[in-house]
Amino acid sequence: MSDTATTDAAAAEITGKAIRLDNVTKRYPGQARPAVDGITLEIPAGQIVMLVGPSGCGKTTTLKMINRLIEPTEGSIILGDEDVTTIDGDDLRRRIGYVIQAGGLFPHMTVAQNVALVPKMLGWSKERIEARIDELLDLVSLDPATYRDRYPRELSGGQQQRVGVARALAADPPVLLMDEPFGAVDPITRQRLQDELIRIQHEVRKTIVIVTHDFDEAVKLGDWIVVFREGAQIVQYDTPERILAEPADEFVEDFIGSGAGLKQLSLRRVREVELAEAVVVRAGSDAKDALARIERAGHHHVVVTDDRDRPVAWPSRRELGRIQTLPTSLVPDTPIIGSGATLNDALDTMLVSSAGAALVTGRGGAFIGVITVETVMEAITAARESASERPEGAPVGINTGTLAVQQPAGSDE
Ligand SMILES: Nc1ncnc2c1ncn2[C@@H]1O[C@H](COP(=O)(O)OP(=O)(O)OP(=O)(O)O)[C@@H](O)[C@H]1O
Repeated sequence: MSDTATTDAAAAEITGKAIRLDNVTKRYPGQARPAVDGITLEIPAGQIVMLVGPSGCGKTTTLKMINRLIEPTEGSIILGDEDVTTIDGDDLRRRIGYVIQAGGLFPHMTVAQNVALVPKMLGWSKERIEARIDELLDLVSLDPATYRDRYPRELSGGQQQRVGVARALAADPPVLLMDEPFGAVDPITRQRLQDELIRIQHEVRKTIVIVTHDFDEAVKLGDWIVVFREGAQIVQYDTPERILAEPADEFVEDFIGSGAGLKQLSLRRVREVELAEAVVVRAGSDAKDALARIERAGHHHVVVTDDRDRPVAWPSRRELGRIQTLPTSLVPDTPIIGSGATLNDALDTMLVSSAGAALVTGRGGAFIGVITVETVMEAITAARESASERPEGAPVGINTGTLAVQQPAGSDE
């Protein structure tokens, strides 16, 4: 995951607006049961809400009712404090960015033309549009000079998806709707695009609603996750931490799949836990001196760093006894992990190290402390404990329709 993802969390201003679905129902003609059954759902401004659930449960229908690509049969949609249920649908869609699988780009238009679509419709000046195209391509990590004039067929799947995101953000809409946005790319590109979205969201702070089949993606991206069953019945609407620690019922448990503990680890980062101190010595210095220092400190290992404070080795007392001079270049298999990595990655790194711990690096790869297996275990316990209470002011998600057979978790009523 990108290192920048969790920095400056509070820095950017929220530009998203809250969305509220109020008692919304969708009945398709000829269908006995409603596809969406009396849903009331609050989507907080500036946050990412993931819609998950089995195929056909009504995720896409719920999403598309927000920009009225699908008209609700009953109920209303409130954007900010405006009821948008009856305004012109095309108008509404210009105010809501929409990203679909594979980007949904127009094949006969260049990247620039695709991105410029909505600003053009809104009558922006040529200069403003041109500047915006460059700004957005930069934002999604595509060099404007290289990509502006390319056609979608000249781009990889991941690049097309990036342009899709740039296009959706073009007119700076408060809301972004994404339908399986990363469904059509390979797993590595998918991971990269997810990281990119997290980074972009830290800059733009939109309200983003994403439909996904992939529960791990929901955990990674979501501030909140809605777990649906058929008829868009909300089974649980909670933070990823809470869904993993306190699944509402067996249905949610099945959905989470195996390894809930490991998934919890992927929610926390190395920089968020307390690191242990270490004795640090310079590369190339005397091994016996280093041994004496760690013996005095009661430590069993010494961290050897280069002249830029980057760790190169982590010898034990026994290893120090066998050498004269400390290594000067990186010793293979030294367990090193960046502070932006997840605890899951840290654990992976530790498991291959005989020390059951890893050296943590910060800016410029400089050594900042040691993470141990115990710290990781404590972090899991703490996360479980803090997830046992539903956070105050959590958004509401309930169904009041005819299919509602049980009191959903998270209901206020
Ligand atoms: N245009 C339509 N006409 C009739 N029925 C429809 C229409 N679109 C969807 N449905 C039905 O409504 C229900 C919900 O569909 P929807 O596409 O919202 O589910 P989904 O959760 O997004 O599914 P998937 O994950 O497979 O995309 C399904 O039973 C589907 O068959």
